[in-house]
Amino acid sequence: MPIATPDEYNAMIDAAKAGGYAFPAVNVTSSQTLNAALQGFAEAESDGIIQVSTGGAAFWSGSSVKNMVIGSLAFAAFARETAKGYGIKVALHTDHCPKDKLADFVLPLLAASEAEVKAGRDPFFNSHMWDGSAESLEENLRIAAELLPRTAAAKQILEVEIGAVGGEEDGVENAINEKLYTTVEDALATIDALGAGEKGRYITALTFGNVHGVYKPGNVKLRPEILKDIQAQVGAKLGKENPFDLVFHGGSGSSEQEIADAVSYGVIKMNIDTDTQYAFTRPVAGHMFQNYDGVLKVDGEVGNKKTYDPRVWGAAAEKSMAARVAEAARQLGSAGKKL
Ligand SMILES: O=C(CO)COP(=O)(O)O
Ligand SMILES: O=C[C@H](O)COP(=O)(O)O
Ligand SMILES: [Zn+2]
Ligand SMILES: [Zn+2]
Repeated sequence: MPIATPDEYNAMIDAAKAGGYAFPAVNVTSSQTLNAALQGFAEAESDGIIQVSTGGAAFWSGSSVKNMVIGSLAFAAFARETAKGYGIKVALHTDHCPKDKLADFVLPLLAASEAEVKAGRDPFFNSHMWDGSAESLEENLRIAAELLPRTAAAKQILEVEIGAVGGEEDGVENAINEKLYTTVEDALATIDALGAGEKGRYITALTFGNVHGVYKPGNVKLRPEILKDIQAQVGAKLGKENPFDLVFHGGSGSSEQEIADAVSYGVIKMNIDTDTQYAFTRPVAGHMFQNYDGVLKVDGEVGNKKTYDPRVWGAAAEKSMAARVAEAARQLGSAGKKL
């Protein structure tokens, strides 16, 4: 099956951790961006992770519907079928879910997967993210500790965010503030609250200056070395090397060195969205400008159907986004890594 089973997802993450590589986790918002991501993983001969944000899930349900549960389940169903054509395996994930969206996103999806597992089937999603970064650490960990036994029982993995990712998604005032850098104390509190795997598997976005989106050089100061320090100090306390399986948010615009450093400190999943959105759209813009008189009906002219057929510019968009995904797989070291 092209969608990772729970055991296969665990095996993917374990292999990445042991092998010193990470998987791109690509945000998708449509059948075309989903196929583009799958094409990119196939080109790189890489397994991968495909995810929907709250906004992306709503968009999947139709821009006039905006229902995150309908959109998420539609995405998962479509992915289960279309992934059969690519020869790689992907895990399905839901991205940042803040407290005010739990009731309309992660909780109903979790309940739907609990019913699937009770019926002897795999969960709809391999993992869900709870994003408590806007809450106090205590509240963040309290809710995470409530969710963890449920995701574990549903054969899923929980992603948590300890610290905060900057950028428009978290509404940070500026790209650099102290919340963007997780402390050892916060990491230790996470282990106290969630255990080290014995209460259920979780992956952790410890933040090291991460910012969603792409900014001019100098605005974002990634400090992946704090991951090394946290892994060392918490690992020493637990007697376990690199105790956290880490998630790198805000992957777009990151340098190869920053990515390599973060992966060497235990990152197994890097989220990428802004760069892939641009990669998808850039050829569409070119197509429209180059075929101005074909895509527009001007002065009674009927235009040229072969230029405004969505499959024409859509194929170019998919190809371009696929190339960006394949590049991410190569940068992260997952290229050539398939179960
Ligand atoms: O972190 C992300 C999704 O959760 C993606 O961030 P970018 O848009 O910066 O790649
Ligand atoms: O986490 C942020 C991702 O980039 C998704 O954001 P989005 O709401 O634009 O899809
Ligand atoms: Zn966040
Ligand atoms: Zn993110």
